[in-house]
This record gives sequence, C-alpha cells and structure tokens, in this order.
Amino acid sequence: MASQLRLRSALALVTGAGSGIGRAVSARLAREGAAVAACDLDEAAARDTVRLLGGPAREEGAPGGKHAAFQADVSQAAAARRLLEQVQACFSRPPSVVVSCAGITRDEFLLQMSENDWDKVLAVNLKGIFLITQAAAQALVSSGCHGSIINISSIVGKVGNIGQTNYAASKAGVIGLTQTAARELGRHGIRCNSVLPGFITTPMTQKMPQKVQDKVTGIIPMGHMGDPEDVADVVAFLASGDSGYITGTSVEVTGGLFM
Ligand SMILES: CCCCCCCCCCCCCC(=O)CC(=O)SCCNC(=O)CCNC(=O)[C@H](O)C(C)(C)COP(=O)(O)OP(=O)(O)OC[C@H]1O[C@@H](n2cnc3c(N)ncnc32)[C@H](O)[C@@H]1OP(=O)(O)O
Ligand SMILES: NC(=O)C1=CN([C@@H]2O[C@H](COP(=O)(O)OP(=O)(O)OC[C@H]3O[C@@H](n4cnc5c(N)ncnc54)[C@H](O)[C@@H]3O)[C@@H](O)[C@H]2O)C=CC1
Repeated sequence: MASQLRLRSALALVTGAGSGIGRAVSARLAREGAAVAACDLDEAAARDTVRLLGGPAREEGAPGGKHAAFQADVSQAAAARRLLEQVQACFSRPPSVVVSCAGITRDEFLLQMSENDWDKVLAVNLKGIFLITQAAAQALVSSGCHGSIINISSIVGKVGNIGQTNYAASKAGVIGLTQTAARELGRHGIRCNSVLPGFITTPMTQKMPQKVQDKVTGIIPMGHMGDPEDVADVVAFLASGDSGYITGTSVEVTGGLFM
C-alpha cells in the first residue's frame, strides 16, 4: 500500500498532459497521491486530463480541488516562465516533480526536410525541455526545495530513425541536456533523468504509415507495442524516493527494441 501513495506530498507538473504518455503519467502520479498540474498546448485536452484524475479542479486563486489544468506553449520562453509562476500561484509552492512529455514530429527524409520542419521540432522537443527544466530548477533552487525532473526522450535519440533527422536530433539533445542538468543540480538535491520510450500506442505513432508500424512491431523482442502506462510506471519510480540515488540516467522502455 505504501508504494501506492509514495507521492502523497508531491506536486507534479506534467507537460503534454493532454494526450498519450503525458495523460497516462498524470493519472499514475495522481493515483500515487501527487497533486498534478496538467499542462498542454491544448487547454481543453489538459482540462479533460484533470477531469479524468477525479475530484474538482483547482482553479487559480480558488483552492479546493487537488489538480489543475494550465495552457502553455513550452517552446516559448515567456510561456514557460509564466507557467511556473501560475503553478506556484495556484499551489503556493514549486512543483517537486516535473515531467516534460510535450513533443511533436514532422517526419520527412533528410533530402526533402524543410528548415521549418527542423526548426519546429527542435523548438518544441529540445528548446521546450530546456525552458521548462530551467524555469522549474530556478523555482526549486530559489525556494530550497529538492525535486525530480524527468524528461521524455526516445529510443530514436539513441539509434536514429529513417525520416526523423529533426526528431532524432531533438531527442538525442534531451539526453545530453538532462545529463548536464543532473551534473549541475545534484548539489541542490534535484535529480534529473531521461526516459526513452520505444514504440508506444499513442496518437503520435498512429500517424505513421501502417507499413512502417508493421515493420517496427515485427522487430520488437517482446512482440508488441507498448502502452502509455508502461512509460508511466517508470516515470512514477523516477519521481519517487524509491529512485533517490538515481540521477543522470536514461531508462529505456522499449520491449527490447534496439537494446
Ligand atoms: C526493419 C524495419 C526497421 C524499422 C525501424 C523503425 C524504428 C522506429 C521506432 C520508433 C519508436 C519510437 C517512436 C517515437 O519516438 C515516436 C515517433 O517518432 S512516432 C513517428 C516515427 N516516425 C517514423 O518512423 C517515420 C515513418 N515514415 C514516414 O512517416 C514516411 O515514410 C516519410 C514521411 C518519412 C516519407 O513518406 P513517403 O515519402 O510517402 O515515403 P514512404 O512512407 O512510402 O516510405 C518509403 C519507403 O521507406 C520506408 N520507411 C519509411 N520510414 C521508415 C522507417 N522509419 N523505418 C523503416 N523504413 C521506413 C517505407 O516503409 C517505404 O519502404 P518501401 O519498401 O519502399 O515500401
Ligand atoms: N508514442 C511513442 O511511441 C513515443 C513517444 N515519445 C515521446 O513521448 C512524448 C509524448 O508523446 P505521445 O504521448 O506519444 O504524443 P501525443 O501526441 O499523444 O501527446 C503529445 C502532447 O504534447 C502536446 N504538445 C505538443 N506541442 C506542445 C507545445 N509546444 N507545448 C505544450 N504541449 C505541447 C500535444 O498537444 C499533446 O497533447 C513526446 O515527447 C514524444 O516525443 C518518445 C518515444 C516513443
């Protein structure tokens, strides 16, 4: 039972909380007792996630509910700063758990990839994690609070993938960013780890051509795609004291794909 409420004193900020892995992470952290600040570019989707967590939503300035929804574009510095301000105003404390799930794809072969598709993916997937990690770390350090920052990379950041020069670069960058943050923030009691999901059933992967989906599934040692909850299991562990001496790591959740 204890492990089921190991996050009862935590406030968790989850970006990309309106869909897929971010929604599953929000549900799992809430189930383990955390208050969840669910953020998404799509505010309605973030609100839907908070409704799924159960109980009344906490609106800024009207404390009552346990969880709250926020709208922000993580790729914009002012929005990232404003998000951390709004979360602290709503909950009277900085988030002790920060999970960056917000991410996009703009897939194309290198020979045809546009600069715009490169820029957009790097802005959301890498710069967005820089901005959120920085704003959250600044809030935690200035308040003397410890924390756990979990950044969602991808197995593609480790091995590359056809059609994803932009995405692969962004996800490889997330690993290096997180390792560096771990080196700098450890002395402040802030742990930073990356999670590298493999092929997970979400709207993001459902956009892939079916023939490619079939190709990938055929080479997964466990023989099937993963669920968002498989990723949430690892995120909850990294968020909790059960991983208290783990920082700077990259945890692969892939069914053995590209081990
Ligand atoms: C033995 C198979 C090995 C497969 C390895 C694949 C690993 C993928 C793991 C993903 C796990 C993590 C995913 C993640 O982090 C979340 C995401 O990023 S989900 C999106 C992942 N995106 C892709 O994998 C790219 C998929 N491809 C496309 O979207 C289109 O092909 C593309 C827009 C790049 C080009 O479209 P188009 O010009 O229409 O060409 P085709 O679609 O007809 O493709 C031509 C040819 O190339 C083959 N192909 C395309 N992508 C891949 C790929 N990723 N891996 C392997 N092969 C690919 C495609 O099957 C065609 O082959 P033919 O034999 O000519 O039919
Ligand atoms: N689905 C998969 O197989 C894998 C996914 N990932 C990563 O996991 C994370 C979540 O992916 P999924 O749940 O599959 O995708 P998804 O598309 O279901 O959810 C992504 C969420 O991020 C939000 N978002 C997009 N841009 C944003 C922005 N600028 N600011 C704030 N929110 C924004 C979207 O509105 C959406 O709700 C992404 O970072 C993705 O790259 C990594 C490996 C595998």
